[in-house]
Order: sequence, then C-alpha cells, then structure tokens
Amino acid sequence: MDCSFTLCHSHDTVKAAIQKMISDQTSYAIIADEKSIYQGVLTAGALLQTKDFELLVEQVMQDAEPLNEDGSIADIRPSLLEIIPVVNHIKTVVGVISIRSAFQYLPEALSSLDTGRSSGFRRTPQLSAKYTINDIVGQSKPILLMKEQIIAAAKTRSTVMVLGETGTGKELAAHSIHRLSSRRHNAFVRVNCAAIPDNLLESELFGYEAGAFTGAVKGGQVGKFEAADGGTIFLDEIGDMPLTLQSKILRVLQEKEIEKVGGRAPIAIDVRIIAATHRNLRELVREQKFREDLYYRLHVIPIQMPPLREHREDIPMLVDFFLTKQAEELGIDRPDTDRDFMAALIEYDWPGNVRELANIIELAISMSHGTITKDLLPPSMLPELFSYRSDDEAAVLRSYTEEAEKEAIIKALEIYGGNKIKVCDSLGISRSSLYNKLKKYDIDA
Ligand SMILES: Nc1ncnc2c1ncn2[C@@H]1O[C@H](COP(=O)(O)OP(=O)(O)OP(=O)(O)O)[C@@H](O)[C@H]1O
Repeated sequence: MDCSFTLCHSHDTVKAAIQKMISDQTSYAIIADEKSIYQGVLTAGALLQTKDFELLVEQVMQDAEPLNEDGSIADIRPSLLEIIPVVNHIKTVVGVISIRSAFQYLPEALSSLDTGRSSGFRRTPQLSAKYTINDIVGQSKPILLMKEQIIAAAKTRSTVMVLGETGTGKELAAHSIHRLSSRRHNAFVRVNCAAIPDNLLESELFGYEAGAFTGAVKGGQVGKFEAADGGTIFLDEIGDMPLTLQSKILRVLQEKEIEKVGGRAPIAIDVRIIAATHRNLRELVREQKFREDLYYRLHVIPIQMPPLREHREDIPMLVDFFLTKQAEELGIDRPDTDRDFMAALIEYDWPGNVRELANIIELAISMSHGTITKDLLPPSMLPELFSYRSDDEAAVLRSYTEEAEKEAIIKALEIYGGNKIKVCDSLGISRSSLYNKLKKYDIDA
C-alpha cells in the first residue's frame, strides 16, 4: 500500500495534510508538534463534519495510547485505528494520525522529525494509574475525610462509585484507590464513557471476535475489561452510558464474565470496577435513563468528592500548588500573589471547582509580570468580586453577566457551526464548563 508521511509545524499544514489524505484516500502519517496537530486535527474534524471524529481525537489525545521505544505501535485499538497518537519522553502527545495503516513507516518518519522531541521515546505506562493519594492537595476536614474513604475503599475488592461535580478530582480518587490496592501492580484502565460514540463503546469495552463485523481487524480485538484483568477498570462518566450497555456491565458485576461482540463463549474476568459521574444518578434512575439495579450494584462504596466551595480553606494551598507546578512547567520563577487576588479566589463560588482554579492560575501566570493581582482574574468572576455590594445589586449584576455569557455562547455556537471544541477555545472555557453552561442556560446544541 502506498504510504507517505508529512511533517507539519503549524495548524494549517496539519489541516492541509489531513484534507489531502482524505481526498487522496491514501495513507499518510502526519507528525506535528502537539499544538498544531491538536488544532489541525480538530479543524479537519470540523471539515469532515462528524462529531464522532472529534470525540475520537479527544479520547486519543486524552488517553495518549503510546508507541514503543522504537516507534512501533504498542497497542492498536481497532475501533480507533484511524487516529493514533505518539507520546514523547515527557509523556506529551506529539501526535500521529493515520487514516490507513501507515504505522510501519513511523520509525522512519519519527527519525526525520526535526523538533528535538523525537528522541528518547519511552513506553508510557498506558495501563497504569498516574496519580497517588499524595497528589490530592488539601488539609481541610472534607478532604481528609475523602482521603480516609479512599484508603478504606482500597483495602476492599468492592465496586466504588466516585461522585462529585466536575473538576473535583474524581479521576485522582480513582487512580489513588488503585495505587493503594493490592491490584496496584496490575493494569489500571480508564474508559471515558462520554467520549466514545455509543456504537463503538461496546467493542471498546468488551472487545470483539475475528470477523465480528465489516471493518473489524483480523484476529479480533481485546476490550478494556479484558485488558484490565487482574486490575482495575475506571468507568468515568458512567451516567452517560447507554442503557443497552448498562445491562452488560451489570452482567460483569454479577457473573464476573464478559462476552465479546460476536463471541460464542463468555470469558471469566477478575476486574475491580471504579465508576464515576458528575451527573445525578438518582435523577437518571427516576427518568429511566439509568438502570436501578445497576445503580445499587455500583454504590457498594460511594465516595463523595467535596466541591471547592465547601473547603475554601484549602484554596491558598491549592493556589500555591498550581503556581509552583505551572511556573516549573514554564521554566520561570514562581510569582507571588497579592492579598486581593487570594481574597477574591476564596470568595468565589467555583462552579468548575479545582479544574477551574487551576485554569485561572494558569491564565494569571501567563498574563502577569511579577506579582499576580486581582485584575488578572477573568471577567466571569466579576459578580463575585462585587459581593461586598448589597445582595440586590449583586443579583442584578449577576443577571447581566449571565445574560452576556448566554449570548456569547449562542453566538459562538453559531459562528463555529456547533463545534464545541472551537466554541470552548474561542471562549477560553473547558468542555465540562461549556456543558454545564449549556444546561444552565437551557441552550440546545
Ligand atoms: N484536591 C486536588 N488537588 C490537586 N489537584 C486537583 C485536586 N482536585 C482536582 N485537581 C485537579 O483538577 C483537575 C480536574 O480533576 P479530575 O479530572 O480528577 O476531576 P473530575 O472530577 O474527574 O472532573 P470531570 O467530572 O470533569 O471529569 C485535574 O487537573 C486534577 O489534577
């Protein structure tokens, strides 16, 4: 099969290469620095006008499924065969995309990549948990209580349900449980149920037998459950799982076996399930969108992540943590913050929780020259900064700001034809924050 590779150093060249690859119907490996490949791929995704493409890319970038040291693919997931990332020695996705199987050409392509990054490829431990309980910052009562629950849960084999608003550290909790458990030397496999299109999720989770469907990879595919055998599977955003698959998860919990797509015999597996969601599962059960029996099966050990507004005393410590971390990443001296900046952070309502705090610190660091002051806070925090005004005035101000925010989102959705990633980029907000706001303002998108 014909195959060539293209080195790209800008968003536009990635976009052009992808367009060419699609129109030529041939194989290309596209290699670029992480920023240009990310933006380029997303733009190409928009060109293709398939929402699934974006989701797949997002998933791949997030999971960073890696290549081996020699550049060969460590693990190819057939359902995502078309989008494969390359991870460099500092675990950053530098990105490789292939619409056809261009993989055999990667070592050659990588050795020609003149970014200084191609050297020192290391196999990222894709099946291991990255975070430990020490990565959870905070000394407040709610955080210490949550950490105790994590330690207690780790000692058991039971299913754990991690609950909490977006950005409260549910993923950190899941990693920590695995790392503290007797399964820590075995695999930890994360699946973001919301990021994988429904039609791919079943084969992704359970794998499939050879010839199960048209386009299936020869020899079949191992699913995430099987990959996690002996270890832990983390089903993130389980509230977004379709009902049909919920019954298959129930079966795993009850029978401790899985059935591959197109498979004839069940396969016994030993996997600990940790699930998480920011949704209100009880509500979903009431609406018949989530199975009640699965709800109870999952809630053997529930762990509630506290929202940041309920442990404000940890904010200075978290700010210090993110300032140090981000200054290190940027290779600059850690800047100081003034009192007003910290006071405003402590007072704010934190809808996006710790993730939002980390983003605000990142933004402030990038705009600051020396000490970080209150005027480096984003305008979205404005109403909270006026909290010394009367309640009425604050409410009026808030309604104006909310109206403006709603309009900005509707406008951005129009401009970008509903492409949420572009909308987030243009508004400088995270995807989860966008989804929260769409819900809050009842915007159809
Ligand atoms: N207590 C904490 N200490 C340090 N970092 C934290 C803490 N809580 C959250 N974070 C950081 O905030 C970000 C969001 O955390 P995480 O992804 O675990 O949240 P989540 O609850 O799983 O969010 P979502 O529901 O949106 O997936 C991550 O960068 C994480 O490292």
